[in-house]
Amino acid sequence: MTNGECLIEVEGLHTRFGDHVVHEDINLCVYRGEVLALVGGSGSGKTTLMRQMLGLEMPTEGIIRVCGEPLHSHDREKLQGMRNRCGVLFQKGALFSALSVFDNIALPMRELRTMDESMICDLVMLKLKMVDIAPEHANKMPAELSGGMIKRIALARAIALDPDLLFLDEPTAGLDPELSEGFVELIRTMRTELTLTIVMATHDLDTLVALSDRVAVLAEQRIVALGSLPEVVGTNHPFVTNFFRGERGRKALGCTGDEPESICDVL
Ligand SMILES: Nc1ncnc2c1ncn2[C@@H]1O[C@H](COP(=O)(O)OP(=O)(O)OP(=O)(O)O)[C@@H](O)[C@H]1O
Repeated sequence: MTNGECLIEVEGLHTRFGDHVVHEDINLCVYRGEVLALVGGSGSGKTTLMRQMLGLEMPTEGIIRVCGEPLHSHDREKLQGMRNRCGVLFQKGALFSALSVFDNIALPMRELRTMDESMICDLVMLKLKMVDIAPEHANKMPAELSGGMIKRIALARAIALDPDLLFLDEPTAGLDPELSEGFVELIRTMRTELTLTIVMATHDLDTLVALSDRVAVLAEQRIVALGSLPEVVGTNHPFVTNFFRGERGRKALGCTGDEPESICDVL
C-alpha cells in the first residue's frame, strides 16, 4: 500500500498561540498511499497540524516538507499548485450555503481557470456519481439537503481536482451510525479508486478502525504513540488507555473474548 516515501514530512514542529503551547517538537512522516489518523483530546492540535500541512498556517518553529520541498518557503504560485493537489473536508463549513450543489463542486474547477463550462459540467456530474448522489440534486441548495448528503457532496468537492492527498477533519461527526458506516465505505472506495494518501482527525473509534493504516496520538503537546493500531493500543499512555480500552474499544476492535493472542488481550 505504501512505498516508504514520505509524502509529508514534519520535522521539529512547535506551535504557540501567545503563551499557549499547542505542539512541542512534533516529528512525523505521512507515507504515500497510507491513511494516517490523528487522534487526541479536544484542543490537542489535530486541526492546526492539518492546516499547517496544507500551508494554511505557519508553525512557530520547524519544517513541513511536501514531496521533499519545504512548504513554507514556497512562493504563492507554488503553494497554490500544491494546494490544488490536496482535497480537504473540514468539520465546519463543509459547503458554501449560498451556492448550489453544482456550484459548490464546480468552484475549485472554476478557480483553476483552465477548464471550459462544458468540461466542468461533465466533471461535476461525474463527481456526484462517484459519491452516489443522483443528478437531480445538482441544483439544490445546501439547506435543502440532509447531513449525510452534505458530507457526500463536500467529499465530491474535496476530490474535484483529483487530489493525491486528502485531509479529513472528523469525517463522520454528526452522522448516525448507519450513515457513518456508509460514508466510511465511500471514503474507502475513493481511496482505492484515486490512490489517495489520507490524513484524518477523528474521535470516532469505528471510523478509525475501518480506515486507518497508522495512528498518531497527540497528547501533552507531543506525539505520544505512533504506529499501527495494535502497536498504538499496546502503548501505556493514559490517553491511549482511556481512548481505546474498555467496552467501547473492545466493541470497535471487534473483540469477542475468543481471540487467541490478539490486540484484544491488552484491552
Ligand atoms: N488561530 C488561533 N489562535 C489562537 N488559538 C488557536 C488558534 N487556532 C487554534 N488555537 C488553539 O489551539 C488549540 C488546538 O486547536 P485545534 O483546533 O487544532 O485542536 P483539535 O485537536 O483539532 O481540537 P478538536 O478535537 O476540538 O477539534 C486549541 O486550544 C485552540 O483554541
